[in-house]
Amino acid sequence: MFARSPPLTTSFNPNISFEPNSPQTEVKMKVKASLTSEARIRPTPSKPTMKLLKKVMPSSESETSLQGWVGGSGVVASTNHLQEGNPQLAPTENVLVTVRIRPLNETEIRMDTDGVWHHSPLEHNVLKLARGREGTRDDKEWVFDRVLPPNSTNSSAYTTSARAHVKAAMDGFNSVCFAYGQTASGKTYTLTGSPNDPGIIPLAISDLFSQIRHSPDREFLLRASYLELYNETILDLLSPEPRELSLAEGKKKGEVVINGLTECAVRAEDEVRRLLRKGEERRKVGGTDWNTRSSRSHCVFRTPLPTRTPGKKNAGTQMTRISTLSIIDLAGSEKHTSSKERNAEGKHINQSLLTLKLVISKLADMASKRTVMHVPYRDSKLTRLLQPSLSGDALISVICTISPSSLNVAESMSTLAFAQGLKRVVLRAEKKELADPQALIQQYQNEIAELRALLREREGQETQVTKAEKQNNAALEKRLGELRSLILTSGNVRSPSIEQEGEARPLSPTKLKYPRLDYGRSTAELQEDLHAAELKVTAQEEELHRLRMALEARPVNADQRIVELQNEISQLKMIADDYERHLAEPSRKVREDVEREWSGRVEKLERQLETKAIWAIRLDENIRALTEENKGLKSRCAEAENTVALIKDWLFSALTEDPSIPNPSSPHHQTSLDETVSVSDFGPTLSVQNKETLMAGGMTRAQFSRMDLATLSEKFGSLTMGRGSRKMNGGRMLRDESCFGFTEGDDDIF
Ligand SMILES: Nc1ncnc2c1ncn2[C@@H]1O[C@H](COP(=O)(O)OP(=O)(O)OP(=O)(O)O)[C@@H](O)[C@H]1O
Repeated sequence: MFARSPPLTTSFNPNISFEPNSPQTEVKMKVKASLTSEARIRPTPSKPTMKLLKKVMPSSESETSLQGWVGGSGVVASTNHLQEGNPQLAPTENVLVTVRIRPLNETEIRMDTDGVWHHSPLEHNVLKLARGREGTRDDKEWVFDRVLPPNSTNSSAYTTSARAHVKAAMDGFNSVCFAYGQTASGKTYTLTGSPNDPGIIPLAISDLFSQIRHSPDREFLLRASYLELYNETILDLLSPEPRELSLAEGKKKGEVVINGLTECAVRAEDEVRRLLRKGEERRKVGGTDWNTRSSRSHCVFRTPLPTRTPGKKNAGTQMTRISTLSIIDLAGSEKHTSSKERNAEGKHINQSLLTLKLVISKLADMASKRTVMHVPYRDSKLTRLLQPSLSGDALISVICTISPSSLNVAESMSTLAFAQGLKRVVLRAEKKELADPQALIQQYQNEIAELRALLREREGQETQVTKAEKQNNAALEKRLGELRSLILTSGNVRSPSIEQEGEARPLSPTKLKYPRLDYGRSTAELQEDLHAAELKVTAQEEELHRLRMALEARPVNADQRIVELQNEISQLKMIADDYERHLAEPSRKVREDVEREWSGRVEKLERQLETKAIWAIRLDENIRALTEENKGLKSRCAEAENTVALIKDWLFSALTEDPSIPNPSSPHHQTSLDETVSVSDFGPTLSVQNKETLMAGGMTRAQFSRMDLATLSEKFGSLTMGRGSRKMNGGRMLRDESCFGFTEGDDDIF
């Protein structure tokens, strides 16, 4: 059990006051130059501290039997993934908003309801209704920083939504992570988790200690507090007796102090887990119509994290970073339930959540309109508690959980609307590092130095040491050891792996048979141990089963293995054949498509080919006809030439033998030259030679005209070869190519 130590005030140093101290932080609002004058008078951010009126010291004896996280199940929250990257947040930030959809639960599956939300893995920050009616509000795309689908793990929720804030808290920024959503939507599951899937709180604690282990140049002082807000009453979950706490105005404007809150110093992860378990046992839960273990209160887990780098001073005083990490599990908004008590609780829950919504909406309006408005922080204890953070003094991350079911669409929409309002709030958190002699870590260091000096001084004294002085020295040393263990460094923080190694060390048979019994442990703790042991047994049984299966699956002998491999090969062949068949299928289809497309063109081409063949036949006919005609012409030509020769002969003999025709060589002939026949008188069909011969004969026009041309005609037939003589064949010739049926551009089809 976690034991509480006596108050810090010791008899050795009465000058040091151990009055509960609140870290003296100086918070300045950064006002952008572009802001209006109204915006410049933005309310001064409050000091984020919660005053400790009652200090609880950590156990002087560190418990040696360390359990794993969540019920000591041995499942230690893995921090391996936490080493990846180095998350950083800018000092001026918007609220980081993550939406997580939980899986359908049994009731929803039984009622056959569908998951209504659509989230594409490609757009990891967009969410919309799968069947939203177009043009309506249902069709809206909701955009956040990240949307986590139903199969997401708590580890991814932590990495997405809280890790950067834990790191920022270590670096001196107040950081707040809270879960908001309808009842039974998975807030507690996300923050607390299960043995196999630790939630954000255990992962944050692991991460805190992991970061301390990796910060060799810094010292830390970790404390933890746990409170719940139930029916507008604040209850301390870590005080020995249930105790109601009150809120008070701090010294600075906006500062809120929780009077009497227990803060326990912690030195190891398992100490924090034990405190959390203790708080969870006390937390008000109850069965409702929707959740068998519904949180009936808002719960706040806080770890103030003063840290310093030894030697980093300002005006001679050591600098200390003072910040707080708060993780808040809000009760879920809910409808009227069948239980009277639950209804009374529900009224308070809904009232405080309504005020939170109102506050967020005002802050969002103030950010967008750059003006100052009244923010109703005081209308509920929840908003008063959150006032220092919401008014801009902290970096905030909110994880909004929704149900996937169609039964809860309206509530989910309301959660998403709240989440969007949060995105509009502007934060201006500042790193809190100051030279504060009153910082608790500084006080501890001072006390360590004084105790060391005192012990050295006593060692140097050679006087005889009395029994009382010996006892006093032992107390001094014990106190020194205690204080040293509270200042956490990379050197003195235990690593979970070392703890596990310790657990793995073989125990002696006696120890195994009779494990150490701790009668001081609560029933709940013992039940958790039992549950963890059962889980271990189940895991080992599963492992055994797996190994057996693997053993059975091993090849019995080489021959059998060969047969198996042959079977495998033939199966693979069948698959390959099948595959080829399937491959052939698409090519057949492609061929059919191509054939369909080309068949029309092929038909057209065939028609054109037919026409061309007809044309070729006609051409042949033409050629034959022309050749015939040519032959006829040639024979007629020869005939005509014969006729001309006959005429020539006849004319010559007629002219030379008839005495009435004058001889051209006689002198009479010379006298009648103007009556001589001209060449043109003989018409075109007589050759020039024959015409000249005729003229040479000296025949006069008068003589020639007297000739009996009729007789001539009768004797030699017609000498005329008219122009129309070609018509006979020309009429039959095919000259017009259009009769082939071709048109311009048809050439390309070949
Ligand atoms: N992501 C998840 N994966 C598996 N189970 C989940 C998940 N989220 C929630 N559940 C289961 O749904 C049930 C309700 O979850 P939980 O108690 O965390 O809801 P809640 O929002 O905290 O409800 P309430 O406001 O009433 O306290 C629990 O049985 C829890 O185990």
